[in-house]
Amino acid sequence: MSEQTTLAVLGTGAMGEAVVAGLLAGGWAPERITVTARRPERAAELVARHGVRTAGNREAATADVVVLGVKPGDMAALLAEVEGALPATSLAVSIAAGLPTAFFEARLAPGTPVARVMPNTASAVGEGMSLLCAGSAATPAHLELVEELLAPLGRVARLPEAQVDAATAVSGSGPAYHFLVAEAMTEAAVALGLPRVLARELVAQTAYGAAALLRDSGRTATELREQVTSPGGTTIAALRELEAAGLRTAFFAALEAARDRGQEMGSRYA
Ligand SMILES: NC(=O)C1=CN([C@@H]2O[C@H](COP(=O)(O)OP(=O)(O)OC[C@H]3O[C@@H](n4cnc5c(N)ncnc54)[C@H](O)[C@@H]3O)[C@@H](O)[C@H]2O)C=CC1
Ligand SMILES: O=C(O)[C@@H]1CCC=N1
Repeated sequence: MSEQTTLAVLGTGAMGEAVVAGLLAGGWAPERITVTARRPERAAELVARHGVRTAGNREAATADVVVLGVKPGDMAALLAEVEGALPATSLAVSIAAGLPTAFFEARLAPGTPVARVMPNTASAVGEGMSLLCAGSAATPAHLELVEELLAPLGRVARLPEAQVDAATAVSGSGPAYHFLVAEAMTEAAVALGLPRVLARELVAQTAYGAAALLRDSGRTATELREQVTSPGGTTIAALRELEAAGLRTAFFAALEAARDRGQEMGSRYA
């Protein structure tokens, strides 16, 4: 990737903006980034917040790297709109859940390289987890370019396309599970009589510390949990309740539902 490489995000919502924020924090010049939005007020907000350029979809589609950031159900209409405008030499990067690379290859100019990326919202603070797989026209050099592009957003894992829907259930949707747990812990702390502001701080810093241990200590989640759990102590009393409430089996069912929903979107919008 050269210093002149340009990038556009077509359909810059929550995830597209997280990608833009991550790139800017990683040193991308805002002039190299163009965003598009359906509503002019949204485009103006993005320009004001990030200093990036804005354009219509067809003009933006001429960038070297074109990130397709709309919802899966809006993707076919977007691709129809940019038909003929997105050069076959550009690299198309989809971040849409469920849609296979073949979906894009069927709608873009023949030979257009396609990468399928599944980021998550922590990309906005450089701590994202992105999944990456390639379409049939993408070369190893294209994949290296996408990895380079994604580096400021956090970590990247390459995987076969057949695993993307399952992995999306883990890392793409995953932040939401952690936020749900954080919400529940905060409410439970308030129920114990703690002030809400204190409860939020305790929950956030505890999550941050646990995540740092989990990622960086070299120990497994099981080892780390056991370290906290004194025999006959306070933690095991809480864990017993969570197990009785079916937390573990709820996760089996939840991830299966997310994986299945991705597959369903892939076939519904195909
Ligand atoms: N939100 C998340 O945590 C993640 C989302 N994704 C994927 O990212 C994509 C976007 O998701 P979100 O950002 O959450 O949705 P969003 O609704 O916040 O963003 C989509 C944006 O695209 C705009 N849009 C729709 N059609 C357009 C068009 N023709 N031209 C210009 N703009 C258009 C919408 O107005 C909206 O602002 C989805 O495909 C989703 O599967 C992927 C990973 C994580
Ligand atoms: O909920 C969704 O469909 C998107 C994909 C992964 C996270 N959010």
